[in-house]
Amino acid sequence: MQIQGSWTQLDKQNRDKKTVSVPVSELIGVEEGRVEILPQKKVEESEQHFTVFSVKRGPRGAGSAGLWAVGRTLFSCSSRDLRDHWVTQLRAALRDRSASRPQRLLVFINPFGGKKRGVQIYRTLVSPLLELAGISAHVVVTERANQARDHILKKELTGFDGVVCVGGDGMFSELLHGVIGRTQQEAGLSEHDPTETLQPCNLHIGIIPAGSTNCVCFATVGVSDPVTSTLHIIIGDSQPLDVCSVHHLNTLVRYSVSLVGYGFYGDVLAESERHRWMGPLRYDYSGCMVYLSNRSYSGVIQFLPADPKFSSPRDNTRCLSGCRVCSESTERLFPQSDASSNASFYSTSQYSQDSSQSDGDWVSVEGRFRCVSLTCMSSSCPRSPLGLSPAAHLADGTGDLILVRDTSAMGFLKYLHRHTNTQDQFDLPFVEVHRVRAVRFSVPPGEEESDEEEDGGKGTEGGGDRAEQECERDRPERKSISQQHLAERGVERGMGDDRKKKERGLFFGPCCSRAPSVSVWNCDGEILPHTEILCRVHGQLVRLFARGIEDGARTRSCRGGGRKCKGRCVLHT
Ligand SMILES: CCCCCCCCCCCCC/C=C/[C@@H](O)[C@H](COP(=O)(O)O)NC(=O)CCCCCCCCCCCCCCC
Ligand SMILES: Nc1ncnc2c1ncn2[C@@H]1O[C@H](COP(=O)(O)OP(=O)(O)O)[C@@H](O)[C@H]1O
Ligand SMILES: [Ca+2]
Repeated sequence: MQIQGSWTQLDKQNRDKKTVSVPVSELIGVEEGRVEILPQKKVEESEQHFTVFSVKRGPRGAGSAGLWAVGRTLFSCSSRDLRDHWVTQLRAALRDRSASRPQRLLVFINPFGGKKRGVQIYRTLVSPLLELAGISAHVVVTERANQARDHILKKELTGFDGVVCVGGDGMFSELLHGVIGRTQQEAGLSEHDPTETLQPCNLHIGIIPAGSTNCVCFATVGVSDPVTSTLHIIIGDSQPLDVCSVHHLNTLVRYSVSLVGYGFYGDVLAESERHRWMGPLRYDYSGCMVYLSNRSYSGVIQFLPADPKFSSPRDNTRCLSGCRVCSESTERLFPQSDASSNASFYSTSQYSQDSSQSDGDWVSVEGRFRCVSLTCMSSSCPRSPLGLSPAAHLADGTGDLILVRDTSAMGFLKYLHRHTNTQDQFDLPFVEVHRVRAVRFSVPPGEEESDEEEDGGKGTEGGGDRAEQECERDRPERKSISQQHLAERGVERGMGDDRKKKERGLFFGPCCSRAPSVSVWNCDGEILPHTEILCRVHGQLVRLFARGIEDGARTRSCRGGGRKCKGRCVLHT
């Protein structure tokens, strides 16, 4: 039986004009009778009918580009036998694909993320589709921060084909840390050593967006939509992703996939933690407040440039599904397409945190900055549809380092505003961008805050010798200061140590007259306890149930202000 031909939909209104062609790879499920799934399951028994569910792409146009929905096609057969034959064949075709699709998932729902609708989103939009596709899910509604991460690190995972979070970037980060940590433990590798070639992770991660920024979902799928993401999970899409490890004195601090940002983005996050009750709006409010405080910070940045012959952050392209730059990087990252024999993309000896060693390739920049941002991907999100670095690649083994030097308040506003439209945010005299493999950051001598280093470790609220500090995961009982502070408030998120920031003058009010000399690092929405860090990009360390942004959804990073794109660009339609 030929099942990949053209099907005619039994929709009276469209009987004459509609032909639906569905690749088997995009089939979701087949049900006997007339069946509806969303918004509620309805079954009408019928011996001659069967219903096929498949991926349906949304219309192209602003707002719906990249959206997937559940396509429903009703078939009528002349006999029950014929109907059963079709159903059997279609189910066999689906079974043939089962090797590349998940069968069993471990799902973590953060009931407090974003607008607190995680549980409802899962129950009404996600679960019915997984059931239709025959995927079983073990669901954990979290009761505390880091529960998902700890579960993945410590509990039995045999039989699961993937882990899924329902929440925001913070929830994704928990899964990221769990999956990377577990994989390195099993491979016997040290995550602390920045020169280590880490083991790529096999367990896929799925993201159902239900958070505040949803940047990782948006940048890897193209939209922030629970149904679209569920469909990518069901059909077993696989998108490799670069990950940046952040170290302090040869100790792993955290991993990041979107933003490691100092200055503006660090200050916004610190401020926003005090306004969590505002929900997603807290970032806009805090953004305005921090913008008005008009701050800049001194810093010394050293970076290892990536090879410019492969790509550049100014090359005016976008990383789209099936990206050539990323797939050519795969060959360089994994020469024999054997991850375990990864001979390393680049020489690892160069990542030493001791800047006196092997400085040959490192480039140094010093000055005062409004913000310093490192991003392994475009970091597009609903607030910024093209992202912090529109031409960055999801899986090329590099990150983009954006240095925004001190400038006037108007100049900085112009820079920020260009994140929201199609104007080139790098085409400003005080902005530079570099494609990099590693970055070191330090504060010039004399600029450090006297208590900064101690606070990272000893502090007043516990900790230990900084040199001995271990990744938070290894010593869960020894929380970083601000986590303790937030934990006390029942919000174990971020590191908004208000008291400390007040001492630093980061917050507003009559008490805050002294301008702070250091900012904090925002690492995918978590504040880091150290100022001096070393970041290294690990190419394609994890895999998501996604496929990147499909061509046609957002075809290019249009810089034509509507002219070059002739109105085809989604941003101008
Ligand atoms: C004038 C308008 C300026 C808009 C600038 C938008 C820049 C957006 C860049 C977004 C980068 C996102 C990187 C991802 C970070 C997330 O991992 C992380 C955690 O997310 P989660 O809470 O969902 O778990 N999110 C964040 O750290 C939030 C960063 C968001 C920054 C938004 C800043 C809005 C700024 C508004 C400034 C307005 C100035 C107006 C002056 C009159
Ligand atoms: N049950 C819980 N209680 C408190 N915090 C939680 C819980 N589950 C997860 N978290 C933490 O909440 C933080 C924010 O979650 P996230 O889903 O990213 O929402 P948002 O995008 O609104 O910040 C995450 O860092 C996560 O560690
Ligand atoms: Ca990258």
